[in-house]
Amino acid sequence: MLELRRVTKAFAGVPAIDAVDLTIHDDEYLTLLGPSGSGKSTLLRLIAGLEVCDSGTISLDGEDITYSPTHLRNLGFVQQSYGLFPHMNVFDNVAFGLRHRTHNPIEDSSEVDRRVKAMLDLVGLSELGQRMVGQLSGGQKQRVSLARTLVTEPKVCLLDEPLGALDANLRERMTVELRKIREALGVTFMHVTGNEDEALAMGDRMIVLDHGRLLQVAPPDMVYREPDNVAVARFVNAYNILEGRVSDGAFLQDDARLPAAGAPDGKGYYAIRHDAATIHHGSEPPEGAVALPATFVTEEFLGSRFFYFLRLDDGTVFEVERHLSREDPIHLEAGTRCMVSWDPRNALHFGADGNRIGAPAMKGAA
Ligand SMILES: Nc1ncnc2c1ncn2[C@@H]1O[C@H](COP(=O)(O)OP(=O)(O)OP(=O)(O)O)[C@@H](O)[C@H]1O
Repeated sequence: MLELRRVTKAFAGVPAIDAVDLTIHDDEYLTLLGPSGSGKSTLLRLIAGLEVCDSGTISLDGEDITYSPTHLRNLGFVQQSYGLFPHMNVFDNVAFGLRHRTHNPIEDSSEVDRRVKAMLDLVGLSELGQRMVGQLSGGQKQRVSLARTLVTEPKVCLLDEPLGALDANLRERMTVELRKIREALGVTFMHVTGNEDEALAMGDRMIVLDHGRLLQVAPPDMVYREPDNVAVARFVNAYNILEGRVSDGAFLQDDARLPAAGAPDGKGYYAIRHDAATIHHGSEPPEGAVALPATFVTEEFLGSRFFYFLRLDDGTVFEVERHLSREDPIHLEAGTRCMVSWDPRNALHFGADGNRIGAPAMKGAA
């Protein structure tokens, strides 16, 4: 178990990581999502020992490693740039990690041979052991980099944007493979990404970071359905977020009063998921639904889904996502007036501080 307590790191007086509490369990896949500059790489580098905390502690299985040198931490670090030796072939790149690891380096060449081959097999590179790394594709280099780290049997493997350099197809394949590799080895993965789909798809738990602070640590479906903070709702990129005021249990949107029982008076945010809203053109919104007038802008077709983009009368862009399996697509001319509606029970309310009304207090150490 890896534990961070009040870990803080500032650069030139500006906090990059701010009093972070986090417990990472054995044998789990954690994804770390945050916008550029939120402190994702800094957090990994602090855990890896490539940066030193200003304050706070980091421990691994009860041992304080806050100030331990990187090579004594028994952690693996897979960087986006791969960090491979270009003058070595694939086999030797992976063997290097094994021969030179700090804990129990392996010198017996038949044992090195056996372990490297098993690892190349696991990452799907058994045919390419003799290939020089300069002759590999991006995805293959990424696998070598992963194999070279995993062969050292780290307790926790830190991955900094491991799929960042791959094209969309390969990214999708590697998403599945990374999970399989992790499960086969039972090692903990902490995977940093700026891509919300990747974070949602891969992690057993997901950490959302912003301005060096943890906004939410929860299973991906919880983060998606019940974001604790309006910033989290923005990062998962699945919500229409209206910004305005609450008065007497209603969120004021232009001339409309949207039910917001329980939300305190004052500034607030109202969020409804793209897939929880419906467009009406020539039909009436169902009884009990919240409905607002809108102007159709454009549509985007994504295989099994349609995204419709509209504009509310105050200028807010409003997105509606529909699945072809559930209904036929609608085709409207740009500029067509219509209504958007949703069940008010599906709406989320956030206070002036951005926190969701009714959300539990942040439990980073959970
Ligand atoms: N060595 C450094 N010296 C000064 N400032 C730094 C240093 N490393 C990071 N920072 C600053 O700390 C903040 C967090 O940076 P970090 O690289 O951790 O963010 P990130 O979330 O990984 O971003 P990205 O997704 O763009 O890689 C940023 O404001 C960055 O400019």
